[in-house]
Amino acid sequence: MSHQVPEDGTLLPLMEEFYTIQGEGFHTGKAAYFIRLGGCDVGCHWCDVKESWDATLHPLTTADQIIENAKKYPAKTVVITGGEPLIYNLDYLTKGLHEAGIQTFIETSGAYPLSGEWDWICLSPKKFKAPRKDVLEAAGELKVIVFNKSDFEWAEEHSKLVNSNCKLYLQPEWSKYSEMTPLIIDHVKDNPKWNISLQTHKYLNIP
Ligand SMILES: C[S@@+](CC[C@H](N)C(=O)[O-])C[C@H]1O[C@@H](n2cnc3c(N)ncnc32)[C@H](O)[C@@H]1O
Ligand SMILES: Nc1nc2[nH]cc(C(=O)O)c2c(=O)[nH]1
Ligand code: SF4
Ligand SMILES: [Mg+2]
Repeated sequence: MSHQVPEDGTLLPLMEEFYTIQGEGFHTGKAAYFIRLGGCDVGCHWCDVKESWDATLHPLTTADQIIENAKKYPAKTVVITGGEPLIYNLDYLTKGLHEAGIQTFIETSGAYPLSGEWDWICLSPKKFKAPRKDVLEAAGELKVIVFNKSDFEWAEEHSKLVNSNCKLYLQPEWSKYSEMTPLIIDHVKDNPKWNISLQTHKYLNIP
């Protein structure tokens, strides 16, 4: 049923890798090499990469190979995403990327223990599987997806759990964009500690 993924992080289920522009959050607009690892059990019903959930569909790939691939691109930044990348031990991969002079950014729900050496942590917590304290405290950015009105109160509660320097973002759930975006705009105007984040890559038609 499942891959035997070694706990030392030397082999990881790789769904896809692509060189693109970070579309969301604090680093929006910056070129980066995306590494998407398979496997997630958080179960967001609106997830835009459900194909990532079953780790066994994605080939086990050596972290060394992933690092070699990342080195080929001009931007010395990778974004490790998924699936839920923190299911895996990311110490070996991120150490190797750092040794190659590459900055390491992660997109995570925070539902698994923090591993890896990070230059930036984007935490997007979910109602379906609570974020852990270690990730809440280490996050550089809190990015809450707004699917309905109740998510504003939930976002406010989570803003109290992150460190005081953490950047705060509200991002409309893609299928609810036209309903939620006007509410996000009002919320940000009334509560300027928040910023709006849009999935700009979807408008640009890039990966
Ligand atoms: C696909 S997730 C993978 C990383 C990790 N599992 C997580 O959820 O943070 C990457 C980012 O896309 C966001 N996202 C996923 N589906 C979305 C949707 N339908 N609308 C807006 N954002 C979405 C997630 O909240 C997360 O910030
Ligand atoms: N361009 C682009 N930016 C992104 N930022 C976070 C993404 C993700 O799926 O984790 C993503 C993605 O899939 N594409
Ligand atoms: S945690 Fe991330 S990958 Fe997993 S279902 Fe939610 S949005 Fe999708
Ligand atoms: Mg995406």
